[in-house]
Amino acid sequence: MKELKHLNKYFRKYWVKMLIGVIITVIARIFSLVMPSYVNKSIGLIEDFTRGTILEPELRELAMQYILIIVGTALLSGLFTFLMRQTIINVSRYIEYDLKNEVFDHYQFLSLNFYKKNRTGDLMNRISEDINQVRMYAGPAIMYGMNALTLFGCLIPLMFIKAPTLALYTILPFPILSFLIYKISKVIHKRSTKVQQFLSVLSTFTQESFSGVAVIKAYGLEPSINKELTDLANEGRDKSIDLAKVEAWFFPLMILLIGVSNLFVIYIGGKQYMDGEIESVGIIAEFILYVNMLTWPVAIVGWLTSIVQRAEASQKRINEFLKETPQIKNEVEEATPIAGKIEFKNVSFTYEDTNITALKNLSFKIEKGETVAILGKTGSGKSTILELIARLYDVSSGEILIDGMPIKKLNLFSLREGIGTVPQDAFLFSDTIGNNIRFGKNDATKEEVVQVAKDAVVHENIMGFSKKYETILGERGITLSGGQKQRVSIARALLKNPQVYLFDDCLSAVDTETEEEILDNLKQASENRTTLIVSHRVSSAKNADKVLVLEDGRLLQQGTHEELNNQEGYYKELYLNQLSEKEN
Ligand SMILES: Nc1ncnc2c1ncn2[C@@H]1O[C@H](COP(=O)(O)OP(=O)(O)OP(=O)(O)O)[C@@H](O)[C@H]1O
Repeated sequence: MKELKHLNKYFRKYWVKMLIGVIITVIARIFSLVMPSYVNKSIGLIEDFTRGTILEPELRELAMQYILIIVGTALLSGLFTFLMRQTIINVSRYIEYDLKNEVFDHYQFLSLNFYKKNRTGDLMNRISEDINQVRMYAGPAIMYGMNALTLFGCLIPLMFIKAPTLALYTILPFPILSFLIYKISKVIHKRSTKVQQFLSVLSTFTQESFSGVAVIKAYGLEPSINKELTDLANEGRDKSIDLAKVEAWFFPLMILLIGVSNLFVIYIGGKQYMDGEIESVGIIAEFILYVNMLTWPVAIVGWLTSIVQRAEASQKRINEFLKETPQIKNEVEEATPIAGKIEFKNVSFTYEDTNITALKNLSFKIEKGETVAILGKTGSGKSTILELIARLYDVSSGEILIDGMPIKKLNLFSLREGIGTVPQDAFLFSDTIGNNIRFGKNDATKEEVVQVAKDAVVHENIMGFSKKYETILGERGITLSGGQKQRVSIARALLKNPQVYLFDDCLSAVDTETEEEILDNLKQASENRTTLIVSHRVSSAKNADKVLVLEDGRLLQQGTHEELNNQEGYYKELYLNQLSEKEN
């Protein structure tokens, strides 16, 4: 129960509703206790009538009274049972909602490393399936637990007062029932965990096959993927059948034990009646009703234990993630808007998970408003520079200064607000094109959206779609071509109008003419804005104020296009190569 203590704050939050729920549960059960004794009394009435101790009018009047009491209390018990569900189950839904929000909010603040360490399927599972298990504890378990406690507390003493021997024989099979159900629940729990884990594997596999459907088709992998899925599905079927086999024991066992209890009641009760130890056969009917009332709560004791165990295990998994602290922390409360001057001082950076040192002792300065192109072979560390400026990671050694201030002394949100990033792999949400562009500025007007789309040279394409800016993009924007996606992503950054633009090889999928048009527009749109353009093409660097050439995480060359073109080296070679490619 240690892990479930996390929920106490929610129980405190909803304590009034919870208390009302508990009171209602007790009332509902007390009303349900009335009926069996009036069934007994009614049978007694008929016995009295057949013995001639009461007359027909009296019989009719009393029978009518008893019927009204039975119907009335049954209705009241039903009404309170309804209210009980309305209160306790509702509280569990509120707790589920709060917990999901808490976990989601926490996920949002965790650093990129966390997302790399944990698979999306696992993140999804903890926020959905695990929270659902916890909800079973916060709602149904408490409700049925209270129900059972109230019944045991009221009914068992009542049975012993009415007919002690009969009561003893009636409840004798119950501990056995409870124990067996507990044992079965444990096996069910074990097997259903296996089924759950397996479902995770299966859904990750299917999700990846759908996302990668283009690659699968291109490589003609459909038959082998089908075979893999069939094998997985067969394994899943076997696991589910294993589970169904134990689950199948649950109800027959219950019915068997109810049957045994009923037999005891009839046999012992009948014997006692014949021996004159009990006055009326009505008591036998009353006890049979008690047996039926007690069966479910008794069975539930075993079931509840397994629900609590499952909830504890699930809450443990949730707590593991809640205990994760973001590696990148905001250490400054007040807002610190940035102007755009950037300096790297002997910066080295190693990715924790791969241990790759992407930047080695790197130093350079970029003045506010400058446009800087970063070139270099693939894997030389270009994107890493941009990630460090946006503080997606913190440097391993050295220092990054923004406007002369160490980056950690800036408010993280102000820093990111001042930056417009266009990543290498543009991500678009399943929403309209307009809303995708508006992502960084929700309140932007239609005109502003159109203007940035024009600057990013994607307006014409958008107008070509039948629903124009209202065109919905599929998952990951698959209805757009690579170049269109990149340009929508550029428009999104332009709309934000930040102090610093970080363009990460985001023109790689457009032809050189469009690239030039976009670069011209960017020049105007990003006037007085610091702009870093990572690229493999010299064309992106030609008009930059400065070019940085990287090799294996180190600065190889630095200067303007003209300066670097007059030196022998990587840049000049690249320029000549690309020039001859263009001429060809
Ligand atoms: N998120 C990451 N986790 C671990 N290692 C990484 C990560 N991103 C990059 N690396 C490694 O760091 C090195 C530098 O990568 P980076 O993406 O900065 O290079 P790049 O110059 O931008 O390459 P490209 O031109 O191919 O985009 C590479 O060796 C890469 O494998």
